[in-house]
Amino acid sequence: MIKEIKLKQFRNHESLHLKIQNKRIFIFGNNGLGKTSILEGIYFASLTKSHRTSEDKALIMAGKPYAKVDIITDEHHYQVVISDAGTKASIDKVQIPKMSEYINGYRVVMFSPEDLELIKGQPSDRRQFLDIEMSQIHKPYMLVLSKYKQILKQRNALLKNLTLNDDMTFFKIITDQLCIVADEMIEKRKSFIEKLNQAFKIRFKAFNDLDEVSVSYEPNVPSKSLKQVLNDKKEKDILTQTTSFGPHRDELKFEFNGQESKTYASQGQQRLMVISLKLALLDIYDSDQIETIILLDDVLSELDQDKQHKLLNHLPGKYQTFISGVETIEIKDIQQIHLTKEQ
Ligand SMILES: Nc1ncnc2c1ncn2[C@@H]1O[C@H](COP(=O)(O)OP(=O)(O)OP(=O)(O)O)[C@@H](O)[C@H]1O
Repeated sequence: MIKEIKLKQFRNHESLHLKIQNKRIFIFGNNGLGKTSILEGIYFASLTKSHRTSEDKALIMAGKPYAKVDIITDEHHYQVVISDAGTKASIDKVQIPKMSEYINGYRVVMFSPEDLELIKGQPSDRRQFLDIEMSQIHKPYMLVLSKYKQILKQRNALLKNLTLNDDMTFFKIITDQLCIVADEMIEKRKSFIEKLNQAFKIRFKAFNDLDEVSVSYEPNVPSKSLKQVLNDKKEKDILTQTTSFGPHRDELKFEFNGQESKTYASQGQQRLMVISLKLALLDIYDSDQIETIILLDDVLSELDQDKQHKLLNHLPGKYQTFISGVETIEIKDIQQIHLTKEQ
């Protein structure tokens, strides 16, 4: 359980120290006071990534040389420092040189309004979701993914200088390596999405038992057939100087009552789908022992009162949960933190 949060020169927080006493925490206050930034700090100290920017330096308070986040749980002290020298992370004051060995000391599951892009946005948004969540659950996936990206980059770099008359030996070796890793990735994605879909349907039913939702995997190329496809499309790849097929073009399909949810589900229904999806991740994470923290940013304001209550009542009680909102709420057993200008 998180016991203390310290933010220094992080976004608009010059110096903030919060002591946490409860498993449920509601942070409220007016717009722009830094509620999201607090959740972002918790997220960043888990993954060394922000959920809303890929520019770490955007997190440093304007005009300051560095930003620092300390998260103290009952077991460890996690610290990340962002500066011109990059991002450095430590656990219990011992610096961890490799980020892959730092991340996931505790795990975060976050809902933020930006997550609606999962339904409304581009295939790349959905692939990013898949990659982040799968890497959190399953370290071998993270390794396969980074290997795939590395070989893909190499293949694309080769394609930039290749003509149809060149010797293809090295290109073929790289393509074969890419296909081996791609097959592994496709299999892992397939089994993850099957599990996620089952949990997603159950979670959504808790909020809305009239409608049916589903998420399914649409691989760009089926498992074991990439080698054939890339061979058939070799000339196209050489002409366009890029790898046109493979898991980097996979898609995730969200359906609402059998229809495409992007165009068919209402705003509120889309929101509940994304929240259900996030909670479904918890059911998958549940099989291991890593402490999980739920972060729900500005989740209540978009839901009608009945759905707000259903959401709060169906949050799994065993995970520490941070919720942000504008107005105070009336529920029992929750630590309320009122952000004001003075903080
Ligand atoms: N690097 C930075 N330096 C200083 N201030 C920043 C920086 N990045 C963001 N801010 C400011 O921090 C403030 C807090 O933003 P944040 O999104 O955390 O607020 P919020 O309380 O969640 O707001 P809302 O209720 O509108 O969602 C904003 O006014 C923003 O302009």
